[in-house]
Amino acid sequence: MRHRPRGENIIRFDSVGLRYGLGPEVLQDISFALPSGSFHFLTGPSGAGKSSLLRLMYLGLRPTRGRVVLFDRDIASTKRYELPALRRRIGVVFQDFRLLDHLTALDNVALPLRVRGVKESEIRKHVPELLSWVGLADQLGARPSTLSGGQKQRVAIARAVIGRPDLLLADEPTGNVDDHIAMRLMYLFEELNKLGTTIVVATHNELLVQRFAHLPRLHLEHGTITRVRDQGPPPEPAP
Ligand SMILES: Nc1ncnc2c1ncn2[C@@H]1O[C@H](COP(=O)(O)OP(=O)(O)OP(=O)(O)O)[C@@H](O)[C@H]1O
Repeated sequence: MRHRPRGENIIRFDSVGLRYGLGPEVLQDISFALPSGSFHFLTGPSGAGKSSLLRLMYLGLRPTRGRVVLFDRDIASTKRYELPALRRRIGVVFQDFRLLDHLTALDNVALPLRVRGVKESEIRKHVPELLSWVGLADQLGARPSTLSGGQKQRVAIARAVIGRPDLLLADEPTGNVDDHIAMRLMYLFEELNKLGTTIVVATHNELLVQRFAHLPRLHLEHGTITRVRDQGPPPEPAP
């Protein structure tokens, strides 16, 4: 984690296009920049290209045209061996969770910290704390195969945020949980954002977008950004 001064761009797309194999372009002429420390929703109907855009942002794919600049690095001229170091600065919540089945919930969440060489004493303190916060205090030793979809989703979120990444990309992170937990997870993202993490949350959930109407939004339709809505008024204080 090396948070940057707020306001500098953490990621920039210039006229980016993407096609899978020989298929049609699923993203066309995508241009935007996200300032460091910003928090955006990524919205749009099913099939509009939200997951594909996130894949480009976490370097899971290279664009077929245009330019992606991430952490001041032009991805086209970045060597393959340099990519893992950039990826380690990004937390990703995948739509299909991608938890490791042979590890417990606690060990899944601890993984990014262990890769970084964080002391076990720190891990034993912080990981249970975070898992309790997302409502999984009683599931620390559970394997993913024994958890519900919503519980797996929360483990995946905890794993993505535990290392306070520079950039957090979350694909439908509240798709499997009830309203109350969805709000709690959004508050967790807001706390992380206050600590400097730049966040993009892709969602279909219009209710969630309305409740957090103060957040700016990138809106995709048929592979093109049709609307960039700026920051709305600040939220009403909680009663
Ligand atoms: N691996 C792939 N190979 C070929 N085409 C793909 C692949 N992944 C996505 N697509 C196509 O790209 C387009 C955009 O899909 P994408 O999953 O990015 O949309 P989305 O907005 O995330 O949809 P949803 O909200 O349903 O997850 C769709 O037409 C889809 O069929």
